[in-house]
Amino acid sequence: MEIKLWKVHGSGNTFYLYETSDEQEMDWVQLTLWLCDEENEGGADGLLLICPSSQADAKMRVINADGSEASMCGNGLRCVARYICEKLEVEEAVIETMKASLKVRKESPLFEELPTYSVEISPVSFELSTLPMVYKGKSQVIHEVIEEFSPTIHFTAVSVPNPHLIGIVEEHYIKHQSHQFLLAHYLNNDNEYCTDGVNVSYVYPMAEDAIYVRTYERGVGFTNACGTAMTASALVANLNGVVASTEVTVYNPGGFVKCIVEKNDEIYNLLLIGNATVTAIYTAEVIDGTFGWKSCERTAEQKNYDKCIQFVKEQTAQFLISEKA
Ligand SMILES: N[C@@H](CCC[C@H](N)C(=O)O)C(=O)O
Repeated sequence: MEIKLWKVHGSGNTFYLYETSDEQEMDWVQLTLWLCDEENEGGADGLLLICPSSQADAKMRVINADGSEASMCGNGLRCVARYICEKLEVEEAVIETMKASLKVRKESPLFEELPTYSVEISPVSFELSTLPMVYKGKSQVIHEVIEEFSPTIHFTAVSVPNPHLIGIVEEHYIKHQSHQFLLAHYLNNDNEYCTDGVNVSYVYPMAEDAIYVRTYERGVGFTNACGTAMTASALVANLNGVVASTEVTVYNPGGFVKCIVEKNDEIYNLLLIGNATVTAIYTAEVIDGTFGWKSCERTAEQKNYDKCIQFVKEQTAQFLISEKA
């Protein structure tokens, strides 16, 4: 059997995207492990499955690189939004995800001609039980020092609805990633705080309306960017007064996005706006549960995206250049 896959990215968070009419068609975990192996065409951070939906235009499932399934994926949803909007020839659609059906929309380019989409990020909860996270019998952790994690960093735990632990940090923790790596690695293995693991982001305030975010993703490790993490970080930065604006530019190692953070009647309305880039169309062959490539057609889109990367490098050079340099 032959299958067609798109290789896509949002802010350099890279996925294979596959549409199936039958959710039981094959073993998705085995397919994901094969696709995400770095030795295989550079790998990817996960698989985005597009399945039929009885309540929306399509359903998105997200399989992390290690085979675990995530409830949401912001960067991936933008790529799914593009796929569905182009297929249905519409500018807006609704995509079912594990915990909510979310609105998506084509937007004008955020940078030069980059195909750009906005996606709703919901539901949002600060209740530790929703991550789940356990800490000293508390129900929430909002802008708090957790001595066991760091004597100085203030952390906030939030689900959107996948779990995030967000630390507001000084420049040193962005220049050097070892503290974040050790903490995230610990929290994504057997531990007493986050039994299902957690996405760990370090946020560096850049301006009244801009932050830099680096994320260690559950089920993957450090990625160029994590859409839900950037949106959750914009919310946390806004709530803690780290940024003054409700429209936040979020720079990351793979690009930048805009996040809109609003609250109406005690409900948070979060919007993530950014690129949805298709880098290649692949055909793979599946025979008795084993996989092999048949063909790959690269698009010209990455060339344009490289200009965006250059722009981000210029914006972040000041604090990203190593102290030793
Ligand atoms: N990169 C994604 C999030 C993917 C899921 C995450 N690793 C998890 O397990 O929660 C995004 O863009 O949101």
